[in-house]
Amino acid sequence: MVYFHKRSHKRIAVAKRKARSELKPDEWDCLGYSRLLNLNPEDCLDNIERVDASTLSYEEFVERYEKPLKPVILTGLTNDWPATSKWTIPRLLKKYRNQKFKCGEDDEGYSVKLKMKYYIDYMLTTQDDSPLYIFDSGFGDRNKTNKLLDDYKVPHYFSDDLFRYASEKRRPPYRWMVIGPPRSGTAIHIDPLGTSAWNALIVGHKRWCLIHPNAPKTLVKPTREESGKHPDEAVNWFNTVYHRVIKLDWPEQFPVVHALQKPGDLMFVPSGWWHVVMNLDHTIAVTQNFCSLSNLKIVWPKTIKGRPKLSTHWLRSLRVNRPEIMPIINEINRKANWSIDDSSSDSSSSSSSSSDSSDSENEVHFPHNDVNGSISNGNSVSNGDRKRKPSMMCGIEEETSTVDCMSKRKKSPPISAS
Ligand SMILES: O=C(O)CCC(=O)C(=O)O
Ligand SMILES: [Fe+2]
Repeated sequence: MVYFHKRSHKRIAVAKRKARSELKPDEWDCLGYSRLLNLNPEDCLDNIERVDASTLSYEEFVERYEKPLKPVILTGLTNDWPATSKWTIPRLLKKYRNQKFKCGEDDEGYSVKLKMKYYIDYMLTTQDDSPLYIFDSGFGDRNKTNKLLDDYKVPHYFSDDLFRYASEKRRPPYRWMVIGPPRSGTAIHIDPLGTSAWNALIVGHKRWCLIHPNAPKTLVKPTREESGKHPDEAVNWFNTVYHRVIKLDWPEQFPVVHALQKPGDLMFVPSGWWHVVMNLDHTIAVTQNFCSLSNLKIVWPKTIKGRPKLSTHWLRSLRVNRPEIMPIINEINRKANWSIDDSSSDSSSSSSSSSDSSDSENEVHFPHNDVNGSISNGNSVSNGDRKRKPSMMCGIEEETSTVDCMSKRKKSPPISAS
């Protein structure tokens, strides 16, 4: 491969070795998918509901889609975003050429990053079967890249994100800049902690498949025989499980939603839905996960179980800043027999002044005979301790087996080894 920048070859080889240590250099393109796969957008199934956002009020969105957990594509929301003109490959290359973006994770869970100029060299030329994918949750926190935040605006449907009451430092990663070539994508997963997500596509086309939350993991994941060289990659899913999903004998109690997402389309992924995404061409997108009034009943128990320290800190802040939602939380705690000792009052009750060291004394108390008792020790499951290696934490992902942990390169905290 001849690249434009003289160091591209070396840098890309190192990133590939770190991000997929199981693949030898010649195994990246040995399946010939760049020649064999049909990525024609016209050939994609599409049965998702689409709504022009200018005709949909916040209340209608909540009643029709958010509460019933119904996937939908909202159109017209990105029209006035600066991103629609600024997020092109040439302009991102010019403005961020020497900035590093995360395009994978190594076996220890550390970020694998490439400068934009090397990644774009790679992206424009790669024949890899399942290429490296920029999936960067730190772009808004780094001095040289946080201007990207000015290029889009969180749509009003999603702006009441209750996780904002946990401090910026402690809340789980929640926004990602996503850039990739054809065949790159995200393996099948459920988003972490019961959060819902929106995904706005600025450039290119994404093919989606979403499967009802009740579908068991064994049915939606590739079997051992289907796993092949890329067991946990979107390309493999569309070559294997997808064919099962579209057959007539697929159980009708697990509805499947197919979608072709076009530039300007915003996908709403409701809490709990399985989803898998493959890029059909060069794509540039931004995605955010959130906890809203509608999914709080799902997010709160999962946060208590998966991130007990965070839940205590978050609760303290919610109590002060959103007292009206406390009855919802109290009711969940009461039914589950959880008592939460957040008695040590500190300055963390407002989202801007929280302290990171304060909640070590605070614990979520599970009853001894509760099935969840085994995870009542914050240390054993807290994936919120950012001093530990990210691989131990799995980002903001679920640690239980009932809800799936995403592919290792996604959703991990913005910790970089470099
Ligand atoms: O655009 C994609 O690759 C999908 C992203 C996704 O599912 C996620 O961020 O959870
Ligand atoms: Fe997702």
